Amino acid sequence: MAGSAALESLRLDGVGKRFGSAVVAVDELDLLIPGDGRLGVVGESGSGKSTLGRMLVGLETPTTGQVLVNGKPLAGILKSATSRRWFRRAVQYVSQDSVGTFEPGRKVFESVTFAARYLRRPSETGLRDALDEMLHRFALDPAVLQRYPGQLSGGQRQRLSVIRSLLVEPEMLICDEVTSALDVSVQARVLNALKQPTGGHRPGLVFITHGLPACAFVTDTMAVMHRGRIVESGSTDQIVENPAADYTKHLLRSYREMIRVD
Ligand SMILES: Nc1ncnc2c1ncn2[C@@H]1O[C@H](COP(=O)(O)OP(=O)(O)OP(=O)(O)O)[C@@H](O)[C@H]1O
Repeated sequence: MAGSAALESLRLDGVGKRFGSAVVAVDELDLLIPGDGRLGVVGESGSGKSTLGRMLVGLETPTTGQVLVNGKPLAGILKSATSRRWFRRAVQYVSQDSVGTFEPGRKVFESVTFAARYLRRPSETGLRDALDEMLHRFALDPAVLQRYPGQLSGGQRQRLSVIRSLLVEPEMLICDEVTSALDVSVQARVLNALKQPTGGHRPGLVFITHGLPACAFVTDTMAVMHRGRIVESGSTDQIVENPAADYTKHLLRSYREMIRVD
């Protein structure tokens, strides 16, 4: 893969993942994600969303099928240092586990800027300016940068994990439950920051969540997962307004019942 190639697509080709003989986390999925697509992956807990996200970036190896990047197997791309670096720069993944993202002994500033320094080699001033702008957009006090990860709240850690990936200026950002620890007003700021381009840069997005409203706000298309399968996919607006699958109807109904105020 040439170092300057653009990300055209990520594709799942019959991708499945079993854990042991009993658990089928993901069941032979086919899915095409254009490089500039904005896809939501929704479903209840245990439906296979995180496993899918981890396979998209090679953190989990499929038991069947393969992940293709611009039509080439991801497994091959990750074998060479040059193409692996290209891929890490093109596609950034923000894990559900924001604790594991930061090294306990390093100050936040170092951890948050490390990937961008390594993958993009920005100027010090450019990096600092981009970081300041993002801290503002994500409603974070710059003082958090001088702390150690153990001194952060869960919500601060979640936002800093997203900022860390955005500083790389990836072509695609894959976010796994990145707003679960945020109160509603901060959540709105983060969702706005994901929706609006920063400095003219708007990466493609895979937004994994059980929060349907958040998903509807930031994505154009949606895949609904149930027991490792995609039961419905298509335009986000269409699915939210007129769901076809029984499971999607059930998800939407449960959500509406949960937020109903009598
Ligand atoms: N490392 C693992 N070993 C064994 N089983 C696993 C492992 N990782 C995930 N699973 C199982 O695979 C299934 C799918 O898990 P996954 O984390 O992908 O679901 P999810 O939709 O992301 O759930 P949540 O919304 O709770 O994060 C679950 O039954 C889970 O228990």
